[in-house]
Amino acid sequence: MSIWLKNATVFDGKAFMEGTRHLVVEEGQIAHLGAEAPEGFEGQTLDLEGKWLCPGFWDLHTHLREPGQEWREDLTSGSLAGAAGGYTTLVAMPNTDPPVDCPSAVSYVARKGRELPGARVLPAGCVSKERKGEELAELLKMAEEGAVLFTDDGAPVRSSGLLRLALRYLDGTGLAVMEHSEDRSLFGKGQVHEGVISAVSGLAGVPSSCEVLGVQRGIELLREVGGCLHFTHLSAARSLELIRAAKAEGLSVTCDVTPHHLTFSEEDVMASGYDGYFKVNPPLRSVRDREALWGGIEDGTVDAIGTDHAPWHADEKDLPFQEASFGIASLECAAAGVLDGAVRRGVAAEKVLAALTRAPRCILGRGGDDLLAVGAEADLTVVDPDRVEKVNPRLWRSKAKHSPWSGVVLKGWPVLTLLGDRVLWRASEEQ
Ligand SMILES: NC(=O)N[C@@H](CC(=O)O)C(=O)O
Ligand SMILES: [Zn+2]
Repeated sequence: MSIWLKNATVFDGKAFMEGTRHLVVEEGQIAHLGAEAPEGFEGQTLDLEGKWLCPGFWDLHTHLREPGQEWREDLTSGSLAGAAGGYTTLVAMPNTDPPVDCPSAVSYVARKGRELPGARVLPAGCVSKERKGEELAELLKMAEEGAVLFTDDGAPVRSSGLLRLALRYLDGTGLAVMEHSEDRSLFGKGQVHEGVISAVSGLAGVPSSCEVLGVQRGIELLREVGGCLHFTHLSAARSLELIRAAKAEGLSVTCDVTPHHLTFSEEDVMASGYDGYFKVNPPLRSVRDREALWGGIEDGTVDAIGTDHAPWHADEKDLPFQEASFGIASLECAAAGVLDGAVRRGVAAEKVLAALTRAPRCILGRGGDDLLAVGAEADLTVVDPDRVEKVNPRLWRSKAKHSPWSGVVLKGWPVLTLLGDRVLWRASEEQ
């Protein structure tokens, strides 16, 4: 396939380039990027006037539920959903059934992940066998089979000793441990943020300290033994203060936040009438926490945006709040949700785009400079900043047809994803 993308405003992973550019993809690689049109081009052309041409969006945190829970999602449906959400690459969480905690399970996801119809899928492996936090999984053998990071997500690494061991073991490999930060004893039977909402509703609250203590624990261990530690789906203002200080100290720590924590708060959960689709771990917190996450994106404390797309069957969500499962499905509107939120707040689009493109690659040790260099693999996402569309989960490729964004009108949508020599997905003209 040869394709000429004309007149695009190019975001190179860090900033917008001045003026417009022409980019040519040939045989899966970037063959030309310049202000001048390519000479003697033969093939398909696409005019991207007014659109942003970016390195492909990568999601560090996607639950694809395969193997074992394919009624919720599978690698194929998740891959198609990812491509339609603007993503070319998804990191699949290992809290499946069985969990991805051994080389053969990693190899299953890695092999299938290369041959999917939409976004490619890279496997994450568990830190501990069966995610029990007792025995270290075979991390390096899993890495040989394609595991790109390690996490017991769904839960923190239960034992501090084991987290310390994993960090120490991986020190020098460039492979990160991804922590779902949570002090289990403070989670208890929690349902919502401990704050206004728990007071008003009487539902059990999950205090911010539940997350913050996990961040403290991780930072302390990192300081002692080295390694790379990535905190995922941070939700509390205080967690970011700790990350900010740890970065200033020079520790190898990174973090991501989710589109739902950037968009919603406890107030939206109350306004929804305690709709189970707003139930998630960590819970949607206060407006102050939410705005602090945006502050983190602006000042670079937050590295990446990870969706934590957590698909569940309607029967597991369409329930009284206390009985609904924890998790929000968002892959197909996540990037749009964040782009829209940035415009509303006057946050520079570059900050959001960098968190969707360059940061995830850096965290995985997959480069971050010259993402659009001639000769590089074509891995591209096109955004139409003016496209306005209402979120309609019933039309999603994901098996989860529900979301707290249902019916919300967003401005700024991915419209094309391209990987190697394939256009993975292109938005329809009508909106
Ligand atoms: N975030 C959630 O509420 N749920 C996730 C697990 C997780 O990411 O911790 C899931 O697997 O459903
Ligand atoms: Zn988690």
